[in-house]
Amino acid sequence: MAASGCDVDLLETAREPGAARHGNFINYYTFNPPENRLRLIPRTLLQDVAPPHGGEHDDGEVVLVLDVGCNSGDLTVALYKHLQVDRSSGSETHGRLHLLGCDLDEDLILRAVRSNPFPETISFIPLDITQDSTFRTQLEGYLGSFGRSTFDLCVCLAVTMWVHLNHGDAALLELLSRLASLCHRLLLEVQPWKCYRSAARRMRKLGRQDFEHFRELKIQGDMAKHATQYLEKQCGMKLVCCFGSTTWDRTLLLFSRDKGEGQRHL
Ligand SMILES: C[S@@+](CC[C@H](N)C(=O)[O-])C[C@H]1O[C@@H](n2cnc3c(N)ncnc32)[C@H](O)[C@@H]1O
Repeated sequence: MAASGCDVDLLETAREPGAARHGNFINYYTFNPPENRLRLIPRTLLQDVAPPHGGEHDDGEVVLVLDVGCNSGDLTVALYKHLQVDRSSGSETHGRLHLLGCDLDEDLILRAVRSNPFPETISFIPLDITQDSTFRTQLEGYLGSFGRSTFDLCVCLAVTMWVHLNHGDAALLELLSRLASLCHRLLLEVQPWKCYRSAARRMRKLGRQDFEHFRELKIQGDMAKHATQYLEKQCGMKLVCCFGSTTWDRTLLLFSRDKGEGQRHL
């Protein structure tokens, strides 16, 4: 595992370093196995995000989760298994949970589709979350097939830096707004600023073109704080819980769109 905790250090070992400009590493889970994040996420998380009875979709059946930037799907599948709550608790979600993973890299999605052990309940689609029209058509189509307009939970782990470096400040904020508009709960892992510097340094070392926006980024420093402030002030979300730090020293933050539900203990 890369000692610094920066995705970009994986570039050293990737076969095609230049091809990972969006964090689309082909061997990501060799270095950052799903367990690194899963051990921090409570198995009971879905009890908290499941549709409330008496609400818009009181079918008591389906829980919809979106995983943005799912890479080859290893964490998506592991998360699916992780969230199948123990039968003895009486709130087992098997068959109720439907998970959609998306990623801009079509080859990674192909790998995810081919190795998907639960094709009836987990789907993978190629999708660039920064492309407004395709993103809307695809996700609305998926939600519509369940008669829904939002996901119960959106998971976006280790993606923000890549959108920020490749598309700039406005795109980072747009991503956060978009995620917030898509779901009731958002589980977010942002890369710290030191990883941005590593990513830019690595590109230079490899003789590749700089990230187009790195030098002009105004949003820098404490990235988790910036994301939290923006989501709370501009997107009507509340930080509900911080699940602690990963082995790469990053926090997993859970936000809720529901007003008045902040600061619950999970
Ligand atoms: C470092 S990996 C993280 C994978 C996974 N979320 C995890 O934490 O295990 C970042 C992923 O985000 C994807 N990605 C980057 N920009 C994206 C975008 N605009 N739309 C969709 N996926 C994107 C990359 O292709 C890559 O697979």
